[in-house]
Amino acid sequence: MRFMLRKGLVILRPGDGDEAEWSDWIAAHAGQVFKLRGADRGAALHAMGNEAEACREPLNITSRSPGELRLISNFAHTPFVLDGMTYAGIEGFWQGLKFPDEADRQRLAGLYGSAARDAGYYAPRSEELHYGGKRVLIGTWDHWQLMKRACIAKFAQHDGARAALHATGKRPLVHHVKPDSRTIPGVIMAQIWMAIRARL
Ligand SMILES: Nc1c(N[C@@H]2O[C@H](COP(=O)(O)O)[C@@H](O)[C@H]2O)[nH]c(=O)[nH]c1=O
Repeated sequence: MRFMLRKGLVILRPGDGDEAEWSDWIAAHAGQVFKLRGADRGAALHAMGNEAEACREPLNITSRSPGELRLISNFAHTPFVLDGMTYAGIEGFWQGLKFPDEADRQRLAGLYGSAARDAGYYAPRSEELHYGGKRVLIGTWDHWQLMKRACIAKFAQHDGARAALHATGKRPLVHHVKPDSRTIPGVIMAQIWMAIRARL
């Protein structure tokens, strides 16, 4: 094995007869980030894991996220039961809250994704809602706690969504959608997912 030092760079090359060891090592460490430890008498480069995980690259969770990540988003079809009502997904729960009538909430409970979001546009404008006999001001911490309860139920009951959330490891989650919600800003939504992940 041979190496050269340059500014900001360590160059490694296989030596004669090292080819097999070299290609095994390269394959095992592809895409990894290394941390330099040591000083005058020698140093070592320690593998810190793959770049996205080691650098804690944020993951944007939306209905357009790739693969299984989409299951984390509120638009996903992830049936769950909360307080005796069966919901097709979080969005049907969230938009249903905007309707005072039980029949409307039930109707929205059967919807998910953009169909649920669009159905919410027809809700009467109001500063408050009622859930479980309690009055809740829209866009407040109490309102967000309803979202959190629904998400706790979803991730407890939907194996695929829970696995997808768990698989995000320690990476920060963000929820960047345009325009951002006034009732539950993306930063609050992302905090809810990360708080649930911390307890998995
Ligand atoms: N626009 C969008 C999402 N926005 C969702 O809309 C909800 C907030 O609605 P509102 O209370 O009407 O402001 C909340 O559940 C948020 O996640 N979600 C996604 O996965 N993908 C999207 O493209």
